[in-house]
Amino acid sequence: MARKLAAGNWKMNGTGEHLAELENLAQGDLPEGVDVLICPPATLISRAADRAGDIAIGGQDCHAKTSGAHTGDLSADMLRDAGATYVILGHSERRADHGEGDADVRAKTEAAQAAGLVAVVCIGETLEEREAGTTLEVVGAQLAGSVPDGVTAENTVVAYEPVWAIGTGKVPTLDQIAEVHDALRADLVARFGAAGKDLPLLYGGSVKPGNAAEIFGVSNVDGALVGGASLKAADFGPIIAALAAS
Ligand SMILES: O=C[C@H](O)COP(=O)(O)O
Repeated sequence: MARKLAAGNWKMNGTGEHLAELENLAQGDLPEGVDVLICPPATLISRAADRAGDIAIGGQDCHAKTSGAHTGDLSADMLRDAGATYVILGHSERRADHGEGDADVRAKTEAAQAAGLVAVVCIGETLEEREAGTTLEVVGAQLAGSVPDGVTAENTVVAYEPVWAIGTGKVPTLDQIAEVHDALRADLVARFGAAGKDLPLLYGGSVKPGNAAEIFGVSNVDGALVGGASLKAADFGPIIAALAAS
């Protein structure tokens, strides 16, 4: 059975003072049986890691190379050195803003795993693809192209995030989430066997305290990748609690 993971992606939000929210979360009663991850902006990783207690800290992207002339980029080793143990890769905002494709995400995932980071590989369809009825085809191709061979349940997490649900308040129906997660799980098991069965599968896109419990009740949903609602401990705490109770 996959471990439960509540992951927060702060995206391009937060300066030093925002670490008070992380401290509030870390100093509260974190439930047993759930791993908690916060991915702040890279500028905060080191300071966040010092204050995170039992909460893991992650980056939001890394370069596929270990070093070199890549101005503005960070290697997986650098994230690890700063205190990260996870990194989000292939988020739809990276795919859209920086033209990242599945081959780029796969190379970054290999680099992250080589550096000892857990890769959170993101996939998801656009609204046009959903309306065209190609969701399963699209996410299946992204999964096949973005996740490298030989992954383990310990070094990889997959996050299904419908692009149209991110930051919009729109959420797929529970049946739609189940359909995609069941298909992804079947693909992962077919390709990776036991590792594919135990690898955490997260849902992401407008997860809030008010809808978390019903989403966590869906088959093959092992947690969430949360954007806006991870910025405040008062919102993320109840989501973590809902996951623990699921
Ligand atoms: O990485 C997180 C996702 O993009 C979800 O963001 P959201 O919870 O603000 O919709």
